[in-house]
Amino acid sequence: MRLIIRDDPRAVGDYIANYICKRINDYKPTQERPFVLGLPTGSSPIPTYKALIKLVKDGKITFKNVITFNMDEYVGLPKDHSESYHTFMFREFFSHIDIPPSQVNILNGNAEDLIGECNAYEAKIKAVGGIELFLGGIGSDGHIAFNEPGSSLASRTRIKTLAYDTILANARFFDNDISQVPRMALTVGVATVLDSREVVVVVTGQNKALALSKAIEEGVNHLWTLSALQLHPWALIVVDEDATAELHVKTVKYFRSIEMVQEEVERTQAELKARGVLEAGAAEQQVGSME
Ligand SMILES: N[C@@H]1[C@@H](O)[C@H](O)[C@@H](COP(=O)(O)O)O[C@@H]1O
Repeated sequence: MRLIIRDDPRAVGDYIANYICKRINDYKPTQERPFVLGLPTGSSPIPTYKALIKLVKDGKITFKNVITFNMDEYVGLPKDHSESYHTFMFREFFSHIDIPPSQVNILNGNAEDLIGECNAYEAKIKAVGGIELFLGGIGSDGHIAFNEPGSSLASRTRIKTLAYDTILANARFFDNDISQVPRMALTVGVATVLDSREVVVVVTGQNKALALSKAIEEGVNHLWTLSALQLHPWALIVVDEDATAELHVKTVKYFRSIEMVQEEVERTQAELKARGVLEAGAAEQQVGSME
C-alpha cells in the first residue's frame, strides 16, 4: 500500500485526477477495450471530479471509451431526488465530461428485485472484464462504499442496512433531518473492491483521522473495512494533512520517504529514457510501483 500526503483537499484532488488521467491515457482505451473505472460519491471526491472535469475541458483526457461503475446508491430514494447518488454523479461529474450516459452504471435502489439488481451488477462488472481502477472514499467509521463496520471482507454487491453513525453523518444532506435519511443502501462489497486491479482511496479531514490510522497502522479488521486494502496488491491512499492527525509521526515519515525515493526513481528513469538508454515501455513498467 502507498500513502500520499498533500496539504489540503484541493491538492489531493489534483493529485488523484492527474493519476487517473495518466492511468487512462497509458491504457489507451478503445470501444473494444474500454477502461473500466469504479467511482464514489461523497464530498471528499468532489475536488478530484472538479480537477478531472478541467482535464477533459483542456483536452488532456477523454471519457469516450471509459465505462464507470458507482459504488453505491440509497434504497427507495427516487432516482431524481436531489440527494440520490444518481443525481449527485451527474450534477458533480458526468454532465460536465464527454462520457456517453450508456457507459455509466449506477445501482438502482428502486429495483423491484433488489437482490437481482445486485447480482446483475456483479455480473456486468465481470462481463466487461472487471474494474481496472476503483476510486473510493470512506466514512468516519472507516467504511468503504457502504460496507459498514462488521461487513464481511468477502462481501459482494448487496443490500446493506446503514450504521446509525452514517445516518447521522449523512443527515447534513437531508436538511439535518435524520428521519429523511434512507436506512438502507445497495453497495458493492469489500471483495468487489478488492477484485479491481487497482484501488485508490481519498481520505480528507480530521474526522477521518481515526479511521485512517486503524486502516493502515493496525491489522485487517471487519470493524474498519478500509483495512481490507492491506490485502490488495496495488492500493494507494491519498490524504490531506488533517487526515494524518492520528497517525504515528514515524508512519507519516515512512510514507513520505517512500514517495521521495519513488520520485527519485521516476526522475532517473525519465532521464535514462530521454537519453535513449531505456526503452519507453521498460521505463514505465519499472516505475509502476506495486506494494
Ligand atoms: N456511501 C458513501 C461513501 O462511499 C463515502 O465514502 C462516504 C463519505 O462521504 P464524505 O466524503 O462526504 O465524507 O459517504 C457515504 O457513506
